[in-house]
Amino acid sequence: MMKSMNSVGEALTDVSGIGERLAQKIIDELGGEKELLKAVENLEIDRIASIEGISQRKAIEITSELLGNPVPSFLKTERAFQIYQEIVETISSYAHTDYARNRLTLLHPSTDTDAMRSHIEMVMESKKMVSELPVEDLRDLLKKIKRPEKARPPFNPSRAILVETREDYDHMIDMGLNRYHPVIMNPEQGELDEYELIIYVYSEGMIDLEDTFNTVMVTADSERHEIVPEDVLGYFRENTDLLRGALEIKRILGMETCLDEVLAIMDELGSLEEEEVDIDEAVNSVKAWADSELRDLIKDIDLKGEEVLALLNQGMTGKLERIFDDVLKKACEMIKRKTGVEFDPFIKSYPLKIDQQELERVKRLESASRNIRRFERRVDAASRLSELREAVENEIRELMEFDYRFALGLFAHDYGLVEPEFGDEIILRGALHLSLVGSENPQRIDYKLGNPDNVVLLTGANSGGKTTLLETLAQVTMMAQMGLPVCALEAMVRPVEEIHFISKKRSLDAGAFESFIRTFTPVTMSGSSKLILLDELEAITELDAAVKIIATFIEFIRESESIAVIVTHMAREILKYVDVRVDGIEARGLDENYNLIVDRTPRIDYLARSTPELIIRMIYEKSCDDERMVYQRILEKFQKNG
Ligand SMILES: Nc1ncnc2c1ncn2[C@@H]1O[C@H](COP(=O)(O)OP(=O)(O)OP(=O)(O)O)[C@@H](O)[C@H]1O
Repeated sequence: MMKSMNSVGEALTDVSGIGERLAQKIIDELGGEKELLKAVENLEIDRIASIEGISQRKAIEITSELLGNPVPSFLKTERAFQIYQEIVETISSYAHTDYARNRLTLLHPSTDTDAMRSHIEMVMESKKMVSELPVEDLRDLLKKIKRPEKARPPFNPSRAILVETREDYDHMIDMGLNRYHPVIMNPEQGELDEYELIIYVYSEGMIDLEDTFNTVMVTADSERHEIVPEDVLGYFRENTDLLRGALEIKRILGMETCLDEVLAIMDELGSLEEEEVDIDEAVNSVKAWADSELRDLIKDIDLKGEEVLALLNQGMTGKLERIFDDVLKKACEMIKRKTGVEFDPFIKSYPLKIDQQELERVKRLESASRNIRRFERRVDAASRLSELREAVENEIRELMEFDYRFALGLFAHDYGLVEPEFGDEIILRGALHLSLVGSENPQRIDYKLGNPDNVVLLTGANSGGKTTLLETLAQVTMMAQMGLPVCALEAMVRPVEEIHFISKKRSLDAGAFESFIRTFTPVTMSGSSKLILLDELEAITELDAAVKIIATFIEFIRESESIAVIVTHMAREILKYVDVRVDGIEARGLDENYNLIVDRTPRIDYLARSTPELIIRMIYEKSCDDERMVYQRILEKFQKNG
């Protein structure tokens, strides 16, 4: 539900980091509250993010807030947010329209299990749907789907809107019709003749237009497209390609549509557009034909003595008269055939003369009536099209919505996602990190935690896949809570209220230790349920101290509703302080290509060695001679110590 208008400013200030001044700036820059709400409804996140001081992330928060679906404070650390963003970016790459892309960026983890379930169901249906559709054809077509362009035809001064009263005049201005044609109230003598078409908007019929032949009459209560049909027609013309593409998609999907009707109206209008006939050219070419015909016929006349006398006395003899009449009759028929107009522009003489006045009169009359016919046809088409405009816009929107589901379906299909169950533990069978899907040798992982062990230490081989497993756990939990199926063969997810991922890659500059301890300590205490993923926390300070800190954190987390996985190479030391489950990923050696042989699925209740010597051996085998010496020395030391 959209927030009501007067609470827009207030709602904006609910977004963290946005004070009243910034809220006002956002409203002003977008052209008012109404425009802002429209941008939000159309998910124009980039437009909001283009405001100075508003990041993309903030724009997403603003959009979600104003849509009544605020971004929950769920992703608590930078790394958790990055993992979330990677998921969204992966799905977004499947979107073809800006709308779908933006809707995907609004997907957030939530704690509303019903909402998650129904969204997951929709994605699973979409996954099935895409397997039955001609995907490549649809992809090409969907790329061209966008919001229809608004078209504003240019000012056309060759037509005028004529009104009788000040009231009607104001009404035309209110409708903005003066942007298309001049609006005239008290025309001066002869002024109206200058226009090729007068659109006479009458209420009383006070103006006498008997002498003007270039006028169409429309009543004052007409709709705008009955006065200026170009507005509606321009819109449909501008978007013809879009509509043709949309129709093709609709046909593929077997969806009902009014687009074929729209396109038929436009094609019909195009086919009825009359070609401008060149009356001058028609008259001149017929004159040339008639002159040569007359010359040939007169040459052959055989005059008797008295006929010559009559010719001298009366001007023309009966025979000659007949020849002229015959040729001129044929000439007029030819002109009618060429121009569609019945008229005789010739003065009998040899060669024929053209009655210029008559020709001008006919030309003006003809062009006026053609303009009127064209106007009427356009109004007729515009009336039919304007009734369909809303339906067309809904259909385009519907296709953008379809693109959202299509993108999710393609994503679920390509990544082989499955519907997760929700429960009080995390149980994964055949889980895979998204970035490993399609890689050379991905190993699917089985893992289980949460009940009874809500805290475990994860130990094991360097490069064994511990960090990858933590990220997989984060991905699965986030995706399920975003209402997405997950990357596994089977999965149970325990919904949480917050995800904390402390990456070993975090910066450890001055003060980092203190600030980390201060911010992380409250996280370990009970309260909201969390998924806590810690990657080699021991790097925060000297090892001995780190062990004591980690052990204490574990004691507190164990008592809470949270689940924690802590990657560490110090498990043995930690166990001296606290009793906690330890799992291990073990490397069993190097294969013939000196790659690590490792079972990426952790062994439960198993403390695995880090086996850094295997990594050193691997590098030794794969490196060049100079450096080999160094690795050789290291390996010798390992061998000495056993
Ligand atoms: N399940 C898997 N299938 C295939 N490759 C994997 C899997 N898990 C991890 N890898 C690959 O193994 C390499 C090491 O993974 P990762 O960084 O997660 O190991 P790690 O145990 O955290 O290492 P370290 O302790 O040295 O930091 C990465 O290149 C990763 O892509």
